[in-house]
Formats: sequence, structure tokens, C-alpha cells
Amino acid sequence: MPSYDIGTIRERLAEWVEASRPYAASGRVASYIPELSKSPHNALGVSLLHASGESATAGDCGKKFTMQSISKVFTLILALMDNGEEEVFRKVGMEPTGDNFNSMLKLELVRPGIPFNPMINAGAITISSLIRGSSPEEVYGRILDFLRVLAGNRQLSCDEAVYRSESETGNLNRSIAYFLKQNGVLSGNVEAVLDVYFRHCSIQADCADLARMGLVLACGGLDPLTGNRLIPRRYVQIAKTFMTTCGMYNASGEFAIQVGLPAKSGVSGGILALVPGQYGIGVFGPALNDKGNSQAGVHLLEVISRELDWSMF
Ligand SMILES: NC(=O)CC[C@H](N)C(=O)O
Repeated sequence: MPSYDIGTIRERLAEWVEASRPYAASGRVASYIPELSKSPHNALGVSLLHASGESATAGDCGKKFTMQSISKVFTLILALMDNGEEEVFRKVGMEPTGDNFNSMLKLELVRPGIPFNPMINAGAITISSLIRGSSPEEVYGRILDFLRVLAGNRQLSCDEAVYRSESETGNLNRSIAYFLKQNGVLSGNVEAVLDVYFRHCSIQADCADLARMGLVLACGGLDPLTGNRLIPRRYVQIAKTFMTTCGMYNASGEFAIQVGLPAKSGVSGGILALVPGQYGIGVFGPALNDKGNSQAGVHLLEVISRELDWSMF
């Protein structure tokens, strides 16, 4: 994979952001979590962080947003670190669904009724139940601490308004969770598991935080800026594979063709992507396409990948 001078990237990045920003016009900010509908429709920002510590940023990269489904990558990793892969894959599968992120369809249709993968809501709710802790507060605290270490940012915290908004309106996620409980996939108290899930989806970050977390994944779990091993290499390999096959929901195939990098999106409009061995990337653009991915953000990643010849394939 070619390696580009950060200076060249810095020179061009603002231009690529402005070329992509108009795509937000045809997208829609998520409103099924009422608090998210307050997000700035036309915002678009990006932050790239190289393993050397050099960075390039452009657009609205300082705006904060909730991680939403991006947190699913890291709860998966924590569940793997707590239980090992054999235990985790007894409860969630390894295959893309081709359905929406919050669909229950295949849970009923396909036996044995375990979620297809940990990147969809059913899978991530199950994963929340596998993270160790004696109370929901302790489980959530461990997730938050893990993300703070990965982002190198002790300030990361939950956006209480988004958390409350989702918790009050999350009927579909409740249906999924109770269905999983009925089928013996979810163990423990359903509301406690949902509370952990809603809270970790509501952790606030900015593009630089996502880029730093992405860089650790890009470097196989070793934080190149501190030299600390934060995640076993095997679990990063699993997480990056899921990002590639399921990270952009039922648009993961198209994203692999057009961008060709492991990535994970969230309904707040964030996308975490990475260039193996080189860069962590954080993108924010709240207007979404019909698959629930940032409309302008996906376009921006297409431009960056094409211009810098970054596709892995
Ligand atoms: N796609 C997403 O980011 C979904 C996460 C969101 N918290 C939900 O459960 O609906």
C-alpha cells in the first residue's frame, strides 16, 4: 500500500471535505433517537492520525458526537478479552445479514436464532451481556475506561441527553433484547443489559478521538504513540474483519468496493476507518443515507481512498 507524505494530505484535505459537503443535502439526520435530530445537518469533518503521531484535519473536526454503533467494535473486543473467542462465538455469528442494523428478521427465520454478527444491534446487545462486571455501572465503567485509554483522552464521557432520549424511545431494541432473552441467547437482567448498551452508544467523541482509536486497530492493538499493547493482535484481527464485512451494515459490500478500508459507522454520522499499519481516521457528517451511514462522510472516504490509492484490495 503506498505511503503518502502527510504534508501532501494536509494540503488537499480541506478541498476534499468541501467537495464532499454538498452530498449532505440529500441525506437525513437520524430522528428515531429524538435528541440526535438536533445535529448540524451540513457538518463534515475529518481527522487523520499517522503512526508517527503526525495528523491532518479539516472541516468540522472539533465537533462532538455520540459514538453510537462505532462503540460496537470496542465492546466486541472487550467481550473477547473477557471471554475468549470460543465463548463469544457461541452467542453471536460471523456473517453479514444484508438487512438493516436494527432488523429482527433473521433472528426468527434462521436457526439457532443467535445474532448474525456483533456489528448489528442484536449482536451488540448480546455482546453487552458478555462484558464482565457485577453491576451495569461497573460494566459501563469498564467500557468507558477502555475507550478513554484507546483514545488517549480521559475526558470521554456519556452524553446524558442522548442516553435518556434513546433509553426512553428504544422500543425496537427492547423487543430485540427480550426476544434474545426468550431464546436463551441473552442471560441476566434484560433492562440492565440494555442500559449498558444505550450508555455505550451515547459516549461522546470527536474526529481526533476516533482517529486515535482507529490507529491502535491499524497497528494491530499496539498504541504506536505510547508503545503500549492495548489489545491482543488476534482480537484486533477479528474486529477489523467484522468492520470490513459488516461495519457499514448492508452497504458494506459497496463500501469495500468504493473505499476498501475497514470501517465502522454510527447513526450520529460518525465513521471510524483505518489504513492498516499507517493511519487511524475519524469522520463526522450527521446527514445519513438510506442505509444509516453518513452521506457526505462516505463520499469523503471514497475521495480520500481514491486520491491516495488506499484501498486494501
Ligand atoms: N446504527 C447505529 O448507530 C445504531 C445505534 C443506536 N444506538 C441504536 O441502537 O439504534
